[in-house]
Amino acid sequence: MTDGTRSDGPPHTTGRTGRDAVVVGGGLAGVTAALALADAGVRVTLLEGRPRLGGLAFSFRRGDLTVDNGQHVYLRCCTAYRWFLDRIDATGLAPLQNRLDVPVVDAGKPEGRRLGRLRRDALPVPLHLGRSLATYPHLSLAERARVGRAALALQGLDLTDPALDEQDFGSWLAAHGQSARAVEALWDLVGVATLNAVAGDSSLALAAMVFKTGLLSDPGAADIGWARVPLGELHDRLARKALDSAGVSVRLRTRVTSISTDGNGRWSVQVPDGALTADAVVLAVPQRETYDLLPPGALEDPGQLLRIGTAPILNVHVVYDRPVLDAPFFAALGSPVQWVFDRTEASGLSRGQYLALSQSAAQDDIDLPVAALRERYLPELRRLLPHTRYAEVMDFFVTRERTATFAPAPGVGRLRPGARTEAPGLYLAGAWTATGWPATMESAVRSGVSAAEAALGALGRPRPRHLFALEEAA
Ligand SMILES: Cc1cc2nc3c(=O)[nH]c(=O)nc-3n(C[C@H](O)[C@H](O)[C@H](O)COP(=O)(O)OP(=O)(O)OC[C@H]3O[C@@H](n4cnc5c(N)ncnc54)[C@H](O)[C@@H]3O)c2cc1C
Repeated sequence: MTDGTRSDGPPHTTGRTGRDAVVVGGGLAGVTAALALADAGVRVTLLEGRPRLGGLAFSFRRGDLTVDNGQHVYLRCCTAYRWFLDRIDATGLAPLQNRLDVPVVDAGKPEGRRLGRLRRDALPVPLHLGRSLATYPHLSLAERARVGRAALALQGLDLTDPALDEQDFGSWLAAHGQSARAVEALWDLVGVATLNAVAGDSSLALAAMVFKTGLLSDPGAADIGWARVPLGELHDRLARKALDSAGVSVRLRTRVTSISTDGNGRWSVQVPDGALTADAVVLAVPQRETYDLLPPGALEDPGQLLRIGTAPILNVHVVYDRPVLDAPFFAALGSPVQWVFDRTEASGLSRGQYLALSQSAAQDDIDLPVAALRERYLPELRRLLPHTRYAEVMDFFVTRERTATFAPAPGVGRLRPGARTEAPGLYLAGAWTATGWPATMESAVRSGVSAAEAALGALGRPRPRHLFALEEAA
């Protein structure tokens, strides 16, 4: 074995510190941890099983199109992910709206009266949403007043109270006077997309965190950002470039099969063609893979990881021969369609329009054959977008992510481990770890920062000055 590198290859020559780390998993959590460690002068090797970085947020080619596996958005309050974009020099490629503005189309209403908007004004919280709520046409006057009262009650919840995680958000909303319509037209409209579960299946702690942070913290907190280029451009190409400049050795197509410690503070990471040794290991892989790789004694009850459920997201991709939507995105009501995004420019399509339907909490759809999904969704698009009635469908395909996120069910909070383990030198990262956030890019980046900070403390390295500051941002 060599010092901190492959046992079958030349050792690293940087020798900046004599301290080395291996990060397992090249999703956003692993890339973040690797960058943070390298920025602190640690010699880092990042191992990723797939031929690309980016984990669950990636792109692939389909003929002339570059397709994202799933539409990803973030909010202005996602300060860690925004730091990450900045760190990989990608901020300009995934800009935020100037001001929250979500067109909401209700397919159940007659044409001409279907469009509502959720937007904010330049007023302090909670007045910034007052006008939008007061004029939101998809709720009755009484429902709008009750939404306002529930929002104030949410504002009063103490997110540090562990009891919140034992309750479900749906029951809390019902107890606070929210009608089924208010849940559908407002709470689930936002909640399903951010939590990947309907209110009745969501932990009150996670839901309260999302709504308090996104809608009730800062007037601009819920302004929406999304990549105007394929996700792979950010999370693979630019991430790779940043890692290279930071001196991280990245090895793709390298699946870790086991990790072990010699008991004297050195770790050995087994890959198909040899082993690497290191002072610190960050496991930034999903919970089931973490369970498989954890050495004995690393967590008090590793079985808890297997009790964290997962939830699917389906994306339905439709290419029309002509423009059918005159907006970057909209959300739908009264239809199985949830959120629709215009992907034309980002995908490189030269003629017509490419729409991606992002369907969260897609348990009912995720295993349906493509033909059945086509039967289900094309007529719905004809109901929602009149111009599609005259357009020809040039391409129709779907991307299925069966384990897109952890299920944000009540009780999940106590199953999520923090960055530190019982094994000195071994750290955990991943959107599913205990960040307080639902499974998002923000959670992934925060977890990577936490794991790197814990490792740097143990390695006796100062945290890099420009690293995202978790506490200050909370
Ligand atoms: C369709 C879809 C839509 C989404 N929409 C949004 C959204 O709009 N906004 C948002 O914020 N989030 C969204 N998410 C969630 C977001 O993508 C994830 O939370 C985040 O990318 C998770 O990053 P991660 O690094 O924690 O894990 P992952 O991305 O799962 O990365 C783990 C990596 O570890 C690698 N790995 C696993 N085992 C091994 C091994 N043994 N050896 C080496 N490598 C290994 C995997 O190949 C993978 O690359 C969405 C997810 C999906 C799937």
